[in-house]
Amino acid sequence: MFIYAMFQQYFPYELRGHAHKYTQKLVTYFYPYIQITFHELTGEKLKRSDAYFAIQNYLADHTTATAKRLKADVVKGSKSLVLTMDDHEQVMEEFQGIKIWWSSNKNTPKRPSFSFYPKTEERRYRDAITKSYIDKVLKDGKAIAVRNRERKLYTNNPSDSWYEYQSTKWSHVQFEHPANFETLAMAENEKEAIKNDLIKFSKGKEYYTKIGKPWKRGYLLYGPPGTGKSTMIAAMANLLDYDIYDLELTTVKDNSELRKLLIETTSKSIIIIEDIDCSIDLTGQRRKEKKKYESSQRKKKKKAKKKTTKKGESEEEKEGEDGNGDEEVESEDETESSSKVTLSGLLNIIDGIWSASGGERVIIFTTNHVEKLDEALIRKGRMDKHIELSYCDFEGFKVLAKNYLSIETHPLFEVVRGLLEKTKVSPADVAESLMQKAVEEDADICLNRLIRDLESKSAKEGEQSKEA
Ligand SMILES: Nc1ncnc2c1ncn2[C@@H]1O[C@H](COP(=O)(O)OP(=O)(O)OP(=O)(O)O)[C@@H](O)[C@H]1O
Ligand SMILES: [Mg+2]
Repeated sequence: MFIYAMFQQYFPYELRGHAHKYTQKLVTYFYPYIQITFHELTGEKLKRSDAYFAIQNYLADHTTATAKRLKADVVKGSKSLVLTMDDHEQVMEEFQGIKIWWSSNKNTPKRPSFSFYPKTEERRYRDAITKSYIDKVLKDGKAIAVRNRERKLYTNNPSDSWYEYQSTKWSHVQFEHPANFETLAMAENEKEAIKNDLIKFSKGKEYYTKIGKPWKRGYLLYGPPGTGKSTMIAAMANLLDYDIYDLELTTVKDNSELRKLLIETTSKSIIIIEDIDCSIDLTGQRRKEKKKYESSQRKKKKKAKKKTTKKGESEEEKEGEDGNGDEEVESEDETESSSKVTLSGLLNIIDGIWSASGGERVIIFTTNHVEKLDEALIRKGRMDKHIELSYCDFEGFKVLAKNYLSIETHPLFEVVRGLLEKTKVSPADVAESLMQKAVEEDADICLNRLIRDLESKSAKEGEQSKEA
């Protein structure tokens, strides 16, 4: 299968109108056309050609309105049906005053695929096509393919039994999360700032090349449970049209496996490590030291005990010693079998890896306890932006009320405002109270339920602070 583009080399003006009338015939019999052919499969191994794919997408997007016979294709990895022209169908496009006919065909045409006319005027035509036009088609086609592609959520969780036989440790499902920034409860100006930051990043290829930095950006999302960290990540992926790699660090064996996993990630993706404080032993070194110290203390004690008892070892003591010995071996085994990914390993890989693989990647860490994190992990340059997601305030509540109840004002809003000012409640909890539990529940019922929930929460908090 191949697609070919044909265009006029040079035509005296009077002939052009004429030519248009008899397009079909002319294309077939008239020589002053240049034809460029793009084959579907290229190379020795007959890989699918990127150019072919890009052109297919471009044509599907630009020309389906004019082509009469269309063919519906389910293109692998694309979320919608792609309509392309049927075999032998031709579509025409004009570029800088030059007419171009596109056609796809199963058989290689007998016409020569390139003719050469060195006259200046003709050169201008040819350059316009081979340089500007084809470039534009390929670029647009790629962008359209990105827009149409089905996005994926990758995980490295070894839950499938066939997992070990796979060459890659990532497995994926289609990523379809409805989250977006509009429905996210958060201060409007902060949302705008984050959105702008992301868009600037995604368009910043030249900028990153210029400053000599790998094209990546790191975000740290922190805040209490249920404040929208995971939701925001999904919204980010939807905004940028990126894939998501959900990296479960606790199942990664060691640093080299981590490196391999990260090298395998594709461009245009968000790599997330949720609850970073729980998934990596941030104090690994110190804990080991402590263990060594404790075990040496135990040994010392034992020796001292031996000295105080009789010289000849009794059966009991022997057993006890063996038992202790076993215990130590066991605890050492335990530390060895758990993940050996170290903080410094993670940092090195994050810093180094991208320069090798290029392409745009966003890394996101989330945590409920920002204060626990090692300074090295979150310093500027590694995590470029720290975003705090916090308890629900009135502004956030209004977004949720609009999402869940489709209302922008209500007499009860003022009561809610008062309660939110004195209670710490997560957007997840507010959302839960606001959600319609039955069809007959209207805004009044939902808001009253929220007020009740907030009041009881505030009363509980009051009691707790009294006790303390
Ligand atoms: N800021 C928010 N805006 C809109 N909905 C929210 C927000 N925060 C939470 N929610 C709702 O609450 C649910 C849980 O939120 P989410 O999973 O994003 O919280 P989280 O911050 O990731 O919590 P955790 O720290 O426990 O992982 C979401 O499905 C969403 O419906
Ligand atoms: Mg979460």
